Amino acid sequence: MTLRVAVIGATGRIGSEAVKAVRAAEGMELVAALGRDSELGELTEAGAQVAVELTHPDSVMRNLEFCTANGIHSVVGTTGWNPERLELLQGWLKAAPSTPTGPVGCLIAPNFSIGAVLTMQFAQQAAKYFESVEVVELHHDRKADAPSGTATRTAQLIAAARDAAGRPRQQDPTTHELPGARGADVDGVPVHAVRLRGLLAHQEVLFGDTGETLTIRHDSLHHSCFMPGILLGVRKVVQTPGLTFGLEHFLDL
Ligand SMILES: NC(=O)C1=CN([C@@H]2O[C@H](COP(=O)(O)OP(=O)(O)OC[C@H]3O[C@@H](n4cnc5c(N)ncnc54)[C@H](OP(=O)(O)O)[C@@H]3O)[C@@H](O)[C@H]2O)C=CC1
Ligand SMILES: O=C(O)C1=N[C@H](C(=O)O)C[C@H](O)C1
Repeated sequence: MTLRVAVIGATGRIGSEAVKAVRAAEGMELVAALGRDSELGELTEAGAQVAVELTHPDSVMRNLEFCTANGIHSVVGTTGWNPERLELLQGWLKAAPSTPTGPVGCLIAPNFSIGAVLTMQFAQQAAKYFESVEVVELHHDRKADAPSGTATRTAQLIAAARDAAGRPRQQDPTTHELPGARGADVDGVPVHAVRLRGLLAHQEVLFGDTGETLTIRHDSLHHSCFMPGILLGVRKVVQTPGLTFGLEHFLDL
């Protein structure tokens, strides 16, 4: 069966790449490509089954409310997620009408690239062995949110792994600082955000303990690295009811 796919945010950096990827993908047809001035009604008029949402934290909720209410599955790369937003989305998904392939599914992927997903997995694995851990994310100079969705998720996963291992939160001896110098505190893990023209998306997870450090680094060098993850998400989401948070759930890791 050919999947009827729409891209919301089609003129953006990742959205324009997604348009090309969906057009070229076997078993998919690009039926709509929405920009900022498009009407969401184009999705239903085009008979979209799956919407790939790649816009902005300010517009993602409105777009997802429309998709779920109209029985359209979604694959979401847009960032800016917090518990309140996720709860709202869960409510919409529960109330959503069923689709010909079953209940509506939504995948939110903080990062679609395999290297970034593996970075998160490796960081979780290392978390319980090191006293200190900090995350540094580096992005292009047009990014709206900080810290990045990937860095936030990485820090949350590290903190959960440390908690599960019974490791206490790390101590910070800083008593004198300029605000922000120690980064954002995500569940006890400091996260630092760099914005620099010329970069795309990069992350280092730094672990330290007596006499050694471990650095896990990932670099996204082109938006094409996110496309296999998006296409996998489109194929899997139609068979996966409700909310899935993280591409790792669709991978055989
Ligand atoms: N999960 C992942 O792997 C990845 C996630 N991202 C995330 O995707 C999002 C987009 O990133 P990026 O492409 O760099 O950003 P861009 O600003 O390049 O693209 C966003 C696009 O969405 C458009 N837009 C904004 N609001 C709406 C709306 N309501 N309806 C339709 N289109 C809209 C913008 O239009 P206009 O230009 O007119 O403002 C723009 O074309 C960010 O949240 C980013 O963090 C990015 C890369 C990978
Ligand atoms: O804005 C970006 O570019 C990216 N956003 C996502 C994030 O916030 O983690 C994914 C990737 O880092 C690129």
